[in-house]
Amino acid sequence: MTYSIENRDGILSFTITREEKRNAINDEVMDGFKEVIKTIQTHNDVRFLVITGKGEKAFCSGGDLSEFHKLQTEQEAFGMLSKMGDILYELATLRVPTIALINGAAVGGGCEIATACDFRLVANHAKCGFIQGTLGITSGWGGGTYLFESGIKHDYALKMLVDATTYEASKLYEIGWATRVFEGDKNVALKEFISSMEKIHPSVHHAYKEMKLRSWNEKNMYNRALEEIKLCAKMWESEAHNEAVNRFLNKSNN
Ligand SMILES: CC[C@@H](C(=O)O)C(=O)SCCNC(=O)CCNC(=O)[C@H](O)C(C)(C)COP(=O)(O)OP(=O)(O)OC[C@H]1O[C@@H](n2cnc3c(N)ncnc32)[C@H](O)[C@@H]1OP(=O)(O)O
Repeated sequence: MTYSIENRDGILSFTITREEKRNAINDEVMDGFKEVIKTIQTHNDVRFLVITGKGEKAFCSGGDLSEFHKLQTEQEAFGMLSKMGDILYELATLRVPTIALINGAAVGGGCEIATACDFRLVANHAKCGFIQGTLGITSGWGGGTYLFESGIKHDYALKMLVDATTYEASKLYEIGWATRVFEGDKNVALKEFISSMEKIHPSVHHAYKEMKLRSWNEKNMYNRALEEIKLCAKMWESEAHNEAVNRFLNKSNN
């Protein structure tokens, strides 16, 4: 299994367990995300969703390039990108607070997943970034659109996208992307972070998340994210992307 789901006293944790691939997303992990979202939509006892990765090296390294590189055409790429794009939209519009517990690197789509969450708790050794530009593509799961609406100053958000590099945790906090930076045990950091929220009745949390949803509906977020996905699908079939992914996949052989 490439993921695990655990419900501990209403705190539902989704952990990607592909350490050897730096917790990259494949179809099975996507299906795990769908399962966890369905659980929240159908069970009233879930109070928080926590997303994290196994180990200390990576939260998530984005789409599994060794699997998704076989998608050659715009249409094939759109199928994969929109599948995860829909998941990210569902994640971003859940009625419970969502927390990305960033235990290590969050790059590419990994950074998009974290951006779609309400809160980002970042380990002090973790580096995060929208590195898609180095692959000749843009963000393709809606994360660029969500970043621009995240409340981060426009120039910081745009710089993060066009730099296409990773930032240290302290920088991520300075620009407002990281909610908190923690040192040591991630579970201790999580417990401390939710301790006051836990005392509040869930209906209050739901009401605030409804406010966010209304604002997202007004801002036409679903369709804006869809435009981002379509554009990325077009770029996916470019030679620049093809060459960059080949370079990445062949680096360990050089
Ligand atoms: C598809 C959607 C698109 C989007 O919408 O955003 C994307 O997500 S594109 C994918 C973007 N991701 C990347 O480009 C991956 C970049 N990976 C890295 O930069 C690094 O791996 C890391 C995450 C910073 C970790 O570095 P490090 O700890 O030094 O590990 P290695 O680089 O040696 O990796 C170990 C192992 O894992 C494989 N790996 C890592 N990421 C991926 C990935 N996304 N897809 C497939 N495989 C991945 C890497 O190839 C190594 O494999 P081996 O050489 O076989 O050990």
